[in-house]
Amino acid sequence: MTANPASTALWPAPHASGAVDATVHVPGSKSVTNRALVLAALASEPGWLRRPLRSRDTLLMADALRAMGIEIEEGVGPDGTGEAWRVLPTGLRGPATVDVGNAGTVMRFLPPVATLADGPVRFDGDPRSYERPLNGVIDALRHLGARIDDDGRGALPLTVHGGGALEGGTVSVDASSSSQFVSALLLSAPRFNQGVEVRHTGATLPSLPHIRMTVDMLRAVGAQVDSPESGGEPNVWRVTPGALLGRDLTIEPDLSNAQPFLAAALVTGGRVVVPDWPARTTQPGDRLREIFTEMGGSCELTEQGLVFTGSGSIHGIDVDLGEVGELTPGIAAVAALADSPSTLRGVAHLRLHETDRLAALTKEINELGGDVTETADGLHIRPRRLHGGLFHTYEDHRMATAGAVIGLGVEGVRIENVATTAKTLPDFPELWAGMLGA
Ligand SMILES: O=C(O)C1=C[C@@H](OP(=O)(O)O)[C@@H](O)[C@H](O)C1
Ligand SMILES: C=C(OP(=O)(O)O)C(=O)O
Repeated sequence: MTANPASTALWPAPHASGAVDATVHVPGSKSVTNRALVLAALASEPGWLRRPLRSRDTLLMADALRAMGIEIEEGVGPDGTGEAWRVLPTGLRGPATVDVGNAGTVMRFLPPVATLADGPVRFDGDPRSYERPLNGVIDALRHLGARIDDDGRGALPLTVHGGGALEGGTVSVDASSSSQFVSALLLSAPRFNQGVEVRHTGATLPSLPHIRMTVDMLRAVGAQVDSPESGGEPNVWRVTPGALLGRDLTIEPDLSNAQPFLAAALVTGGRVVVPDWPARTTQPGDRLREIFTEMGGSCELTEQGLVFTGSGSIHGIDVDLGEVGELTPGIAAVAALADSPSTLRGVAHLRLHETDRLAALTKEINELGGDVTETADGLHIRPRRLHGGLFHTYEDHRMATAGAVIGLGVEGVRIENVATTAKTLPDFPELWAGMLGA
């Protein structure tokens, strides 16, 4: 958790003068876009992504696949409406160089893809990417037949020496530090000679909905997958080798990025509508309907989308966020403004996200006068009267949006490097101003 000295730009977080009443069109899901790109690149025929998220993480994914020979044309869709990317798969090529930035999806999902390239693929990224766990993917790929050079830490930077194919087979992985280890191995597995059987061995497994998202999206492109939910053994997933279909897929809005806007309704006692909220989804952000209702709001899925209304009161919550860890910063922000304490549990692995999110939230909320303590696996938040001040973001998009939520209720909050929201939501300041009617 190091502050960014180079980024001195401060964004005065708007203070809400009244209840918000807005419709917010939230851009596409990072997690769905990056899975769709990988699956389309591995398919045996061209495919379309409609309404993809255009953000740092997804552009890094597209550029990385292009570096390995995949053509991705950015344009409008087959019916002439809306942004759509056409993906033209081909034999994967090396040598290539991949910049992962600080995108967990890129650094974990692509080394398995690179084993299928016909030459070396070098992976590098932001300084923080060197600290994020990758050992589960590296060790598993070596076990499945890959040759990988790293510096022995089980992390970036590294080179995957693609041999044009990977044997595959059965592998055990401790994915307690990131569900993305499991997703990474499953996504490329239809192209491994023997497919894969992944057995998770760790004591805990975070972000299960994201693994379900991987399984659902694999099945949607024709892969055969056995999973614990479909009657298989707990913590075991099997993917059969086979060709993948090119699909025409419309990307759902990013429900985790809807969070700050729903939080705005909660904090100001207002109303926010998010169009195109899916009736059924594996996105973890869907849990917000339940969590933010318990914290004082109410919601309804209508023809217009999700209508979320704040009551004017915010209640504390005691909740296990292990399945939906990426929602923690936004929930912590709301909890800091609540009328009773909160306990957020099950999220020890957040210490290895974009930054150490538990330390960052504790420090930044406390510097505004809050009373937050870290626990072994989460946060205790005792609401206090907060004051304005500088809110550091540590190159973490969700720290920036969490600070903006606090700023709605507390005058004089200034957010350092709001541009870091570009990781998944480049238009955040404009969307925020639009919601506030500015
Ligand atoms: O697979 C995915 O798209 C993601 C999985 C989760 O990662 P972890 O399991 O590492 O928390 C989540 O936090 C991240 O934002 C996106
Ligand atoms: C943890 C996150 O991202 P990543 O995909 O980089 O792991 C996140 O978006 O909250």
